[in-house]
Amino acid sequence: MRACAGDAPPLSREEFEARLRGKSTSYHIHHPFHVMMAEGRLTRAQLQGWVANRFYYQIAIPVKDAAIMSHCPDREIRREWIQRILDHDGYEIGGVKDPGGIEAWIRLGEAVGLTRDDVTSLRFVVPAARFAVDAYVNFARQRPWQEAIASSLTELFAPHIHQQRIDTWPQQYPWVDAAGLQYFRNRLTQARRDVAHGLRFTLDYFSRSRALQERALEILQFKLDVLWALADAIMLSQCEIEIRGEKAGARA
Ligand SMILES: O=C(O)c1cc(C(=O)O)c2c(n1)C(=O)C(=O)c1cc(C(=O)O)[nH]c1-2
Repeated sequence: MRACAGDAPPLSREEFEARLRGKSTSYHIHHPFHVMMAEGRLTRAQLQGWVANRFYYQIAIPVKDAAIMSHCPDREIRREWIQRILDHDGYEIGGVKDPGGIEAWIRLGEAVGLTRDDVTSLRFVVPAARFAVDAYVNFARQRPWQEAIASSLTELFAPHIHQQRIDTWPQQYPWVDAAGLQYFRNRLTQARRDVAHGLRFTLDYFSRSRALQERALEILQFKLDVLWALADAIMLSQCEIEIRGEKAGARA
């Protein structure tokens, strides 16, 4: 009788890491909407629609990280994890001030021609985008904190997509104020640091059995699906939405 993966010995740490990294083929960088974005084929209204909808993901991230921390009894992990909340919410500690990633995303909104209120009011966020993002937050609220940590590992692939935007937008979308790209620049270092921690934890915790390793791979797939569904939601909605009187689909 063929043994199921649960009975098999654990993969080596290197093999397990390679299987996790191999999931990059389902990353949203391959979604048609992100391919169009990188090739400069989005209209102004479509790019605005993406920034406005993605804001809902931005504000969900620290809430998701707070859910992880609220379940985690390990002080050392909480000490590292809290940095993620500070990165997004910003802070002012001992005279050092950082407005944070949410503020940087609002500035990205302004750089693509939205107002602060267009972004923060959430008026352009479409229902399916909310559903996709809420699924991620609910996962972190309902599942064990170790699983929620593994679900953050899509960030393994994020520096590549941030770099792609830094490299392509100035040529493809010259009307975007280049100062707005600061969010992506900040994430290059923040995401690499997050991933070093999240990956180390996942390799340690889930390597206790093959079944746990398979579970980690399933969790990563779930999160890849969240991001894919978010891109689907934004792309489809742009057949219908109007941003500031501009029909999505009409070239700027
Ligand atoms: O722009 C992107 O494509 C993208 C993807 C992801 C990701 O892969 O989850 C994140 C981010 N950006 C990001 O900026 C970010 O702060 C972030 C946090 C997390 C997470 O799961 O905790 N993912 C991501």
